Amino acid sequence: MQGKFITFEGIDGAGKSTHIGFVTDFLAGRGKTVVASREPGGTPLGEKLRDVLLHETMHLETEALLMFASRREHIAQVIAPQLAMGHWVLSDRFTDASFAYQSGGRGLSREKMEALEAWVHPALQPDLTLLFDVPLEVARERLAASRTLDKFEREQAEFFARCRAEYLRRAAQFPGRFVVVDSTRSIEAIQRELADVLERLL
Ligand SMILES: Nc1ncnc2c1ncn2[C@@H]1O[C@H](COP(=O)(O)OP(=O)(O)O)[C@@H](O)[C@H]1O
Ligand SMILES: Cc1cn([C@H]2C[C@H](O)[C@@H](COP(=O)(O)OP(=O)(O)O)O2)c(=O)[nH]c1=O
Repeated sequence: MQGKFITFEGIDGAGKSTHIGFVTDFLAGRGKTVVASREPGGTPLGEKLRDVLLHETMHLETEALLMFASRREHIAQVIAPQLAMGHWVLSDRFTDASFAYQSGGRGLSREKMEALEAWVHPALQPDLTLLFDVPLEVARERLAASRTLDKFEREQAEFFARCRAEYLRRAAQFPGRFVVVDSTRSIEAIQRELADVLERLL
């Protein structure tokens, strides 16, 4: 039996990484084999690309192409084979992040993004996308308190406003797979909602 593919999305500081561990444990407790991974990254080559993407300045289209190069490798090495084995795959970001950041944030046309998506994964979409949604100020405060910022995290507030708007537009476009999680609440309240959502997917 094919496993399920769950993606975690949201602007930086929204709380994605915080909840991946909870979802992993919840599903493992229900007897699933779970693989948690991330983009850009998730494979040895993808992690090298991540390092370049998070620290080097480059042309917008180079950035988009490298995101999809990392994704192509991730699908080939991890996502597709793990799903085929019946395992559940959790990814901290996937193609919705490219729409949010490279199209919404930086302005690459949606047509180009759709062409890359159709090339790299014509038949694969997440079974569930959890969009952790918070106002920018909340995300900024959480980030400032938690870590040294990378290239994306140092962007201006307007950049993240455009990313967030594109995420919400995608959620409205694909209501069947998106769940928008109000991430201003406590971690415990969010995890109670996540448990309900996951129960329905099992
Ligand atoms: N619901 C929440 N309430 C308060 N703090 C939170 C909440 N969710 C996450 N945080 C904190 O905010 C910071 C950023 O969270 P993180 O999960 O790393 O975000 P992301 O992976 O989306 O960038 C961390 O210090 C985390 O502990
Ligand atoms: C997958 C992906 C990520 N990104 C960006 C968003 C994030 O700022 C950055 C790294 O993502 P992330 O792993 O969420 O960073 P962190 O571990 O610091 O929370 O890459 C894109 O711009 N496009 C993409 O397609």
